[in-house]
Amino acid sequence: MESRNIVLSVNGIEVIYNHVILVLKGVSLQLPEKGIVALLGGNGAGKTTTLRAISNLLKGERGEVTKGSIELRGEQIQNLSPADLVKRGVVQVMEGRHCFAHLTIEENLLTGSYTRTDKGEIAANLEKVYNYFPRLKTRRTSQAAYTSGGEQQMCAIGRAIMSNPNIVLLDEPSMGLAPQIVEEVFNIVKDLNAKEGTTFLLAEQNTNMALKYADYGYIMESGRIVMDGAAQDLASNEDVKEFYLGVGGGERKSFKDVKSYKRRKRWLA
Ligand SMILES: Nc1ncnc2c1ncn2[C@@H]1O[C@H](COP(=O)(O)OP(=O)(O)OP(=O)(O)O)[C@@H](O)[C@H]1O
Repeated sequence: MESRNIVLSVNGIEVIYNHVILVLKGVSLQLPEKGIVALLGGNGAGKTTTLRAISNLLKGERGEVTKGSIELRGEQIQNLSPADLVKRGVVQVMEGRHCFAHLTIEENLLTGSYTRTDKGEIAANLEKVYNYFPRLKTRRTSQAAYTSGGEQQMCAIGRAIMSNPNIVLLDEPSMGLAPQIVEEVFNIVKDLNAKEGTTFLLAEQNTNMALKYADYGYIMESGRIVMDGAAQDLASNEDVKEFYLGVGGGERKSFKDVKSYKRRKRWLA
């Protein structure tokens, strides 16, 4: 990882669901200040669990961090509530968009400002969100239920931005969206990152797209990080190309089956 200031550090966490199901087996990752970091991996690799561990949303799922630590600017945060984390500027946008279907886009956005009371500030925040998401402005009075998947994803991110976060944990923003809409959403993420300095941790199955926008990436498999590196390096890495970008051939049941990954592991052993 580069030498930029590290704002969030996950140190060897283990997560167990229902007291018995070991899902994360010692995951470590770091978020540099103002970075866009991609957390990649297939279905069930443990991406969502990692985000839930950071934003302390595991309890509702009967999960707990049983080993390791999570530090936000040097402060241990495992025992803080999700609301405390929002106050410290950490918000999660959950997979599946989760807008309130019967509320309008604007009402949905306003639910994101619940930590603030200053009306002027809330109005300014709303304007800021509309600036980044002009589509939401034109749909502000529509019920979320009647907006498109892309608009709902934008609404979910916009609502998170309403709390003025400095770290946004974004769970599979591309899910179920057409490629062109995914590009639109990712461009806005990039824009927020560049202009507001917001740090993003982006859990994605869409490796290709995520590496195009992130500056660093971690690849997860079966509850472990199997590889990490600068986004450009990962995108051009032969193993990643073979397994995740569908280039090359052969039977690829798992990233661990990729030949040079095994070879490197032997060297390291
Ligand atoms: N509440 C839960 N109780 C028990 N097991 C769970 C729970 N949530 C997730 N798991 C299991 O943990 C593993 C990791 O799931 P997780 O959702 O973190 O993966 P993911 O990488 O985000 O995958 P996806 O892209 O499908 O969301 C899976 O095997 C899943 O079945």
